[in-house]
Order: sequence, then structure tokens, then C-alpha cells
Amino acid sequence: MERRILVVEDDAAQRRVIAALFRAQGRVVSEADCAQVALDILDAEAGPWVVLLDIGLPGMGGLDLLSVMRGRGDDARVVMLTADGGVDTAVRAMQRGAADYLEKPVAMDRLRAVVARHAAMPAAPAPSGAFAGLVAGAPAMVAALDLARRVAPSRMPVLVTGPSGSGKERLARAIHETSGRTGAFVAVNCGALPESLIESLLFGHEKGAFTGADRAKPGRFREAEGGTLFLDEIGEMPLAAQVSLLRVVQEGEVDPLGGRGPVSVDVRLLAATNRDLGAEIAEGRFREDLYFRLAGVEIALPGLAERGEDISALAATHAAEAARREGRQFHGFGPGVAEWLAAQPWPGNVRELQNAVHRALVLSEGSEIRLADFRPAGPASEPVRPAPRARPSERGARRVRALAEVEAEAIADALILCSGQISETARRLGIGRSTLYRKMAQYQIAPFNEPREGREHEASQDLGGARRQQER
Ligand SMILES: Nc1ncnc2c1ncn2[C@@H]1O[C@H](COP(=O)(O)OP(=O)(O)OP(=O)(O)O)[C@@H](O)[C@H]1O
Repeated sequence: MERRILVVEDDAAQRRVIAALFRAQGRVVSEADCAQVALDILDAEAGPWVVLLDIGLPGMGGLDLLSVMRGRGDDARVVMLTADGGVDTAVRAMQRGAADYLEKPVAMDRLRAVVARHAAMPAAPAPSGAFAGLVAGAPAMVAALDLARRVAPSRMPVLVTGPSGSGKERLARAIHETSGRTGAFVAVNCGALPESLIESLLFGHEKGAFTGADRAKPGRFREAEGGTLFLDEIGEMPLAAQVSLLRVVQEGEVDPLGGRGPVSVDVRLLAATNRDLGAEIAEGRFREDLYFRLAGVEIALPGLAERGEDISALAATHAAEAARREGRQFHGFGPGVAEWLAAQPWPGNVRELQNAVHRALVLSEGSEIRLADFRPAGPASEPVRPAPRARPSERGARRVRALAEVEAEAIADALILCSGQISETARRLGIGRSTLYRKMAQYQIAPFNEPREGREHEASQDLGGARRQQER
């Protein structure tokens, strides 16, 4: 199936010109003037998509929208439209999973060729940088997720290490979800269990096996049959339980208390810890043989301080998620927010950032999250001016339009009506050809086609079709 096209561009004139170009080819085209509308369209309309994404959107920018899409596991092919043509921006876009990029002003021939190529591509898993919805742009995260992706389909036990809130459980779930295992993902917090209950909870028991065992329980291992058992805070497991766990891992069978003997289990083990297990082993608190059984592969997640470049994408992703949960609109962060977020130490890592963004969203008025929403009390050294009450800025509300915006739209409309013919467009707008060219450059409206032999005809046919489609 050919992909649909979504044009995400805040400049109405450019957006219309691009949309018209592809409608004229008989393609299905949707338009969005900001990130939130784009996400709404991607939610509401079935893909697959080619998304033409302007990098300089107001509010949530194009790069952050790209991260949000990748974070959601979207399989759209994204072509970034970059204004400055800076190699850095293009590289960052490709790292975040863009399929291609074009510099503005975009030559329509080139745009057509690039879109045709991507529109014909079958739906495929999102490209590198993305793994089961996790945000990753920092090299250490990209490497960690790459390892996770490769090991996921195997039965290899994986030990995930990293500070609290760095995403260990989230990664474990992602490994399970992409493992192809059909059983359940069962999580056990080994630090929160009373020592006396660990064995019956993990391995199960028969009715009457001990005082209070009024009915049989299968235990977490057998609940995870055919699936994954996630042993969180493994570093806090008492030594006696470590011995029993080691036996189960070695034998591949559990021996429920009061039961008739061992029962074999097919369970993939994932474990996580924020402790330094090497030090725990050296101190005699953790069994080395168990460590080697659990750490078939070890994946270390960095703290947020070591992945500063991911902060804005994580914040945008979680703001968009929180907005959906709260039934709110989120159109981006206000001035200074990105810099402020980047300057915080975030000792609680992604979880702390997520909580801060959620709270700011709840406190915000309107669809933009402002700096003051993150610091409602305002530290004494940095007085926070009260945020002016946000005016309703939702779609459909009346607003004053800048003359430049109206002018750019008028030019784009005229170009479409006149099938891209410059002289005719200028005449009907009542301006000279050179003024029209100057204004087109100013608003980054590219000519529909380079005036080459034999091309005018093709352009006029296309755009005539576009007009008819628009008028329908
Ligand atoms: N790369 C990421 N992209 C998006 N969200 C993330 C990412 N990493 C973590 N999160 C989110 O951050 C929160 C904390 O993650 P998680 O609970 O997995 O951390 P943890 O390391 O297991 O914490 P703890 O050690 O305290 O149990 C979760 O809501 C998770 O969805």
C-alpha cells in the first residue's frame, strides 16, 4: 500500500503548496500546523505515512516531534525539512530516526522524487535509535538499546544495571515485548519481600504446605511460564534465597513447597539492580555463581546527567503522554524551558523528569508549558514572574493574523490557481514578476517547477488537478 502523506509545517503558504503538489498526484494528504495536530492526525488516521516535517515548528519543534513519534514506536518515514541546511541538524535528525532530509527552500522536483521513493517503501520497524518506544539519542543509550534489540529474541538472561529511575524496568519490558515470547511478563521486587516468604512466592506451594497456606499457589516462576520473569532489585535478595534461585536457574525446574517434586519451567530471566554487584560479591553479599547465571549479557543504562541531549525529547515525550492521560492539549514548551531542563541535575533520572513534566503540565494554563509552571514557588534567588493567564489558543479560536502570513497565503493560493505560472500569478496579484519572486523567496515558497522545456505542461496539469481536488 502506498503511504499517505502528512505535511507538518506552520507556514500556511508552504504547507498548502506542498500538499497541493501531492494531491495533484492523487495521493492522500493531511496537513498539520503544529506538533500536537500532527500527533492527533497520526492517532486518528490509519497509516502508513510519509511525514514531511518542518524542523522549525513553534512550540514542540520538529526534532522533538520526531523523538515523540519514535518513542511511540511510529513506523512513519520522516523526511525533515531543514531551514538552515546545517549538517549538524541533519545528522541529529537522522540519529533520531529520520529517513531523509531536504533543505529549504525545497525544489519541488526533488521533493517529489524523495517522497515517491519513501512512499513506495513497505511499513518496517522504526529505524535505529528507537526500540519499543524508548527515547534514545545519546550515544551510550543508543548503544544500550542496540544491545537490547539484538539480545531480545534469544533466551539469554540479561542483567540491566543503572541508577534509580534510569529506565531499567522499562527496558526489561521492552526486551520481553520484542522477544516473541507469548507468556506473561512477571515482575518481582526482590528488595520488598519478607525473607520468610520469598521461596513460596517465587516457587509456589501446595495447600497446607505451611501454616496459613490455605490454598495452592503456582509461584511467580510458573506464572511466567513461556514468558519472562523480571527480578528487580536483585542485589537485595537475601543469600538463602539466592541459593534456591541458583538451583532453579541451573536445573530449569522449580520445587514447590509441599509439592510432589520438581516441575520444569520455560522462563526467560531478566534482572535489574542499581547496586554495584561486583562490590556486593567482594563483600560476600551476593553469590558470584548466581551473578554469572543472570548476567548472560549486562546492559548498563546511564543516568540522565550522562544523556543531556535526550532531555528535551524525553520531556516532550512525557508531556505528550501526560497530556493524553489528562485529556489536555500540549503544543510545546515556552521560552527558556529547554535550557532550564538541561541545567537541572535530575538525581532521580527519567522518573524525576517525568514527574516534573507531569506536574508542570497540570499546573499550566493553556496548551504551552511555561518555565513558571516548572517552578511554581520560585526559589528566592530566581524570582519567577507570575505567568500571564494564557489566552485560549486552541484551534478554531479567533486570532489576529500577521500581514505577512496573509500575504504568503495569498501568493500560495494564486500560484495554485495559476498552475504555478509566474507571469500569470504576478499579473493577477497585481504585482510585478520580480516582486513576486522576491516575496516567494522571503516566504520560502519555491517555484513549482524549474522553468525547463516541456515541464510547464506537466506542472500545470498537476496543479490544475490539485485545485479541482481542493474545490471538491
Ligand atoms: N528511554 C526512555 N524513554 C522514555 N521513557 C523512559 C525512558 N527511560 C525511562 N523512562 C520512563 O521513566 C520512568 C522510570 O523508569 P523505570 O521505572 O524503568 O526506572 P528503573 O531504573 O527501573 O527505576 P528503579 O531503579 O527505581 O526501579 C518510567 O515511567 C519509564 O517509562
